[in-house]
Amino acid sequence: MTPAARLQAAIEILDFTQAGAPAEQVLTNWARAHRFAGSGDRAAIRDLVYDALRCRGSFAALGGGAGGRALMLGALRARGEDPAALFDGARHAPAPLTEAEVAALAAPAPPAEALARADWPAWLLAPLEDSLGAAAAAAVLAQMRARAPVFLRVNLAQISRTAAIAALAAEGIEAVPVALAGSALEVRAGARKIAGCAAYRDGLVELQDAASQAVAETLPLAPGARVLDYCAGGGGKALALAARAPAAQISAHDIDAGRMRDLPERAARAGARIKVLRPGQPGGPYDLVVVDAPCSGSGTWRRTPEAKWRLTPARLAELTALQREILTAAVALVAPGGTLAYMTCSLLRAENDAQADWIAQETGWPVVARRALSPLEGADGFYCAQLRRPA
Ligand SMILES: C[S@@+](CC[C@H](N)C(=O)[O-])C[C@H]1O[C@@H](n2cnc3c(N)ncnc32)[C@H](O)[C@@H]1O
Repeated sequence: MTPAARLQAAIEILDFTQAGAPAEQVLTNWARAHRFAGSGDRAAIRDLVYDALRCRGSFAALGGGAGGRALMLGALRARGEDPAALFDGARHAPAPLTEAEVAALAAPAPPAEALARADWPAWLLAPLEDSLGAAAAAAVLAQMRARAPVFLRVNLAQISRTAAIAALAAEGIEAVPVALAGSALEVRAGARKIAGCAAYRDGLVELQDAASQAVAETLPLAPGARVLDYCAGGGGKALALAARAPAAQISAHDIDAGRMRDLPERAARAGARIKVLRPGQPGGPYDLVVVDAPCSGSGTWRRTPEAKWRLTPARLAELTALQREILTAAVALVAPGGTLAYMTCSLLRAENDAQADWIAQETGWPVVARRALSPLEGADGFYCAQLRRPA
């Protein structure tokens, strides 16, 4: 497909997403209906769509509207390209620019800071600034307009980082160590080959953000420790902990058993022993209880841009109430002298420090460690507070 034809495809897909359809579903339907498009075309179109969803506010401001056409015009303008060169009406290309579009594109562009603010939900600007401070919030807003890097976690129980880099390189995947976490690699080239590569199939590497890895590395984990991943989902934290301490007794629990469906297979691949518990039957007590709570996901919105536009104040209030409910249940599972690790992938104080302080007040347990990572550290936003139950 020509670059202009890819643009036209992205326009059509964005028009569906703007009408409320989930992007993944629309992309899949589009690919089914356009079998001639190769994997390179599909990946390029997907990037155009996701960039536009992430930068929806600024592209709309630059392109003069909220529809797929205006978003693509805004995208080209943001990249300093001349839209008229691709909107030329050639076969499969977008129709030529209208007079109104030419006028919109000639209007002065808003300043860079205003564009970055337009790409964050307006109602959440003040909470973000309250949480991070005005200067850091401005830097984070700018950073979050770009695509997120792809990170791998090296299964250090099976292979060293250096050997993993060599194994990946042999399959055409270029990865480099990341300072943030001892197990983390950043993929610089060949990311689309990961799911099919031997190192992944053999459980030597897993996809996991470097901030999650950094936090998992700081949790107290004595050999033989009893550990519960209470909100395990796909089991990312349980697997990271198992790689760190193969002798630990790690259990995974989630209210939704379906979320843990792939965990036995992932654990087998990694050579890890993880006991999958039934929902509502978390057992206990445990030396370490990890609560990776449901949250806004605001630290990961570079990867899931639709989520930022979907979040509402009412949903955020529901989430903070749920976090307290989960924390209250988790407290009862911690052994005397044990640790409760509360974590979210949020940047917002209401979901982070405010919740840790609340449960510390409720229990009288001291907060012994806190870590708040933002995309300025290079990975997703991630938060963790550790509370120690008195012996
Ligand atoms: C942020 S996700 C967990 C991600 C996972 N730890 C990982 O690393 O892949 C939050 C999880 O909490 C689960 N959850 C929601 N309410 C819960 C509850 N009351 N008790 C236990 N788990 C719950 C959700 O089903 C979801 O899988």
